[in-house]
Amino acid sequence: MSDVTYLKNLLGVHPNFPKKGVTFLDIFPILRNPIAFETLITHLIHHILTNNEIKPDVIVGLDARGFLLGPIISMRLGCSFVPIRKGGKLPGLVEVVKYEKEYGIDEFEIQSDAIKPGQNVIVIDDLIATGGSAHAAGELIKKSGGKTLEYVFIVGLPFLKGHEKLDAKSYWIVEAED
Ligand SMILES: O=P(O)(O)OC[C@H]1O[C@H](OP(=O)(O)OP(=O)(O)O)[C@H](O)[C@@H]1O
Ligand SMILES: Nc1ncnc2[nH]cnc12
Repeated sequence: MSDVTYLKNLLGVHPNFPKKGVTFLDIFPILRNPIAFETLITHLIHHILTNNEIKPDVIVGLDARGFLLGPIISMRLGCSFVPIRKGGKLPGLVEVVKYEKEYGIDEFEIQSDAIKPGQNVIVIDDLIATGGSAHAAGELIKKSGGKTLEYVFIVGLPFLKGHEKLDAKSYWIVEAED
């Protein structure tokens, strides 16, 4: 069985969560299984190293599930991990962006000195739906002077066309159907 089929079969599928009309795709069953988690991380590292000519300086993880993937990937690649958090949770000087996602409005922040001008960044998150979160992350990276090389996800919902909003290429392992 391919990595993609193996990981896809483990995703939790929850119709009408957190609200009617949204089918929530849950990555936690993958993380519960150490073989599956290892397969996931190895797949993502292999993808990043074979599809980007430049090695990233920074892995940016999005609050909250991007935090479960980003630090492991950054340690394996030998680069920095930087979190983008929901509003009001990061100390010190921050850059702020408001954004709209699949089920509501939110605010993202990054610490102003976390990315140095000219650094190459890869964004990691569990899932792209409308692309609102990833687009907002891209805006914060730009404000910080960084350059986004790629947006990387476990799950993509390409029928929502979220990837078309982004300022760099994107990749997801598993594609969800409409
Ligand atoms: O492409 P979008 O429409 O922006 O949706 C995708 C985002 O939504 C989810 O996070 P959520 O904001 O629900 O936060 P959580 O990780 O704290 O649950 C998911 O983890 C992505 O970050
Ligand atoms: N359908 C979905 N499943 C899991 N997380 C999400 N975040 C936004 N849309 C989602």
